[in-house]
Amino acid sequence: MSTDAGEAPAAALARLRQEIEAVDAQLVALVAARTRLAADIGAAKRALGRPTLDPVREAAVVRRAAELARDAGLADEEAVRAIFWQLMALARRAQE
Ligand SMILES: O=C(O)C(=O)C[C@]1(C(=O)O)C=C[C@@H](O)C=C1
Repeated sequence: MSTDAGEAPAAALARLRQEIEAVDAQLVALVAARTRLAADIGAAKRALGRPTLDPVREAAVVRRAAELARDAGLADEEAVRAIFWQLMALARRAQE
């Protein structure tokens, strides 16, 4: 994961880029999984006669993500909040 003292800088860069690409692939798979769950939640809410849009829940989701970001040591909580607003925009489209 980190740079290895005996590794040539160019080799380290190539290896680290491979690692970041693997993480990116996982992130996209997780976004797809989250979006599928949101579609199922949308169907469950429709079956209950509830509106799919739930602003109170959205605020709670973003608040929790910011707390998790803080616990994970991420300095830019605001960026994590922005990512979650985008994830919920995707979710809302999947619920249409
Ligand atoms: O929890 C819900 O009720 C959802 O529909 C999921 C979700 C989300 O992406 O987290 C999506 C849309 C809603 O407005 C609130 C939250």
